[in-house]
Amino acid sequence: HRARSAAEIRADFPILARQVHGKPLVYLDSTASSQKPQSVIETMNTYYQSYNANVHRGVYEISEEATAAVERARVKIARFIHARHSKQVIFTRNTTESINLVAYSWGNANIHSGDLIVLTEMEHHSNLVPWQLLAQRTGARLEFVPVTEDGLLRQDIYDELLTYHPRLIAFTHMSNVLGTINPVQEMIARAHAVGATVLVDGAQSVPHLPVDVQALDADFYCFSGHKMLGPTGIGVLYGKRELLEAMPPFMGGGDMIRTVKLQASTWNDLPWKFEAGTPAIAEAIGLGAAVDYLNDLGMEWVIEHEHEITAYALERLQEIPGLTIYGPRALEQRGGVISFTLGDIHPHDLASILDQEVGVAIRAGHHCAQPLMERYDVAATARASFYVYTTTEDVDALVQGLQKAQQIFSF
Ligand SMILES: Cc1ncc(COP(=O)(O)O)c(CN[C@@H](CS)C(=O)O)c1O
Repeated sequence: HRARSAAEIRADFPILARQVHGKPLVYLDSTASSQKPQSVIETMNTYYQSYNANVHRGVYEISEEATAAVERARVKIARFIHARHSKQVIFTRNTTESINLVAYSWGNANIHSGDLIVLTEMEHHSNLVPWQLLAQRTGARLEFVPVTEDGLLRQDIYDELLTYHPRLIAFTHMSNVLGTINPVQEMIARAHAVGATVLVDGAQSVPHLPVDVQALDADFYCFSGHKMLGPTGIGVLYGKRELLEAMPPFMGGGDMIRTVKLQASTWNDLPWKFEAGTPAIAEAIGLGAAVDYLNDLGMEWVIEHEHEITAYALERLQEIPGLTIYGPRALEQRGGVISFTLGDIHPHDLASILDQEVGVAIRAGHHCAQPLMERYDVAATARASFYVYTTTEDVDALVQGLQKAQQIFSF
């Protein structure tokens, strides 16, 4: 991996050169969606300019080039998460669709009335609502692992819930609100010891941490391209081969079939059984370019850089009187996401002032984790999040903006 300075990396992201309200853009909302390097943008343009064609069907050069490019991207992604085979990488639209695919295809066939599904209090709505719908469809029941005051899962209660032999356990690898990195490998081992199947929501971990799905022994692992320097409209479901082979298709249509008769059809092999219709071709190829970019930096560098920025941010934010930070203090238990409140200033007002006064873009709201807001008894939080292009100067601008907000509201 090439050691590159922050200035060198930032030069790769055209949007970071723009201004907002006459000030340089300070983008601190990568947890919502990351910015895109020029190499990803150019890769997608080149597809449209040079070999735009549908895949799997055309027996002509540019269609074969497009098909090969999509399958090369799939192999890159499989290697990036250390999947045994690229057939275990199913392209979806995003993390949400990946989780819904499992809830419908695996869930409908394997979850029955009275079965227990275990989730956690820190889940994103995308890893909560699909399981609520499954429980309503099947008569299964949901139980939740609570979160401690400092943003960690109650492992003692997780162990207690395991004694009830849940059929399915689903939890996030890293919280999009608290930054908490859960001990996924050991939680999966304990789940497997009682015969549970485990889905991991990797939307915030694959972009920021080295992930090895075989070492974790995850049964299903889900993530989105747009959070990891790739385009929107492309996500991934990773699954153990035997599970994916046994699952019925999620959507019916072209490409996912082998033979079609009027009354019945047979299915294509993995991964195409789960990829009905024309795929997001440019987006899959773009995600492959995003993986190239991350591999060039190295994920160990990525998480180390984010820990440096997070440590600096935690230190600077704690200088601000009246500011409350949610989530673990220990760096090794968290990633580059900091949720906070500042006195009784509504997070939406904070975000507006930061945008207008210092060009800083943060997220304010419930972050699609309303049960977690309820657990901390807050209506909303402000949230700053970091990525490969974030610098300590970005954090300084955030602190300056928060101090400005305090002045404005201290009238
Ligand atoms: C842990 C976690 N799990 C699932 C999702 C959904 O990702 P999609 O690409 O939208 O399907 C997200 C996306 N969270 C964004 C949008 S709410 C955030 O600002 O926090 C996530 O963080």
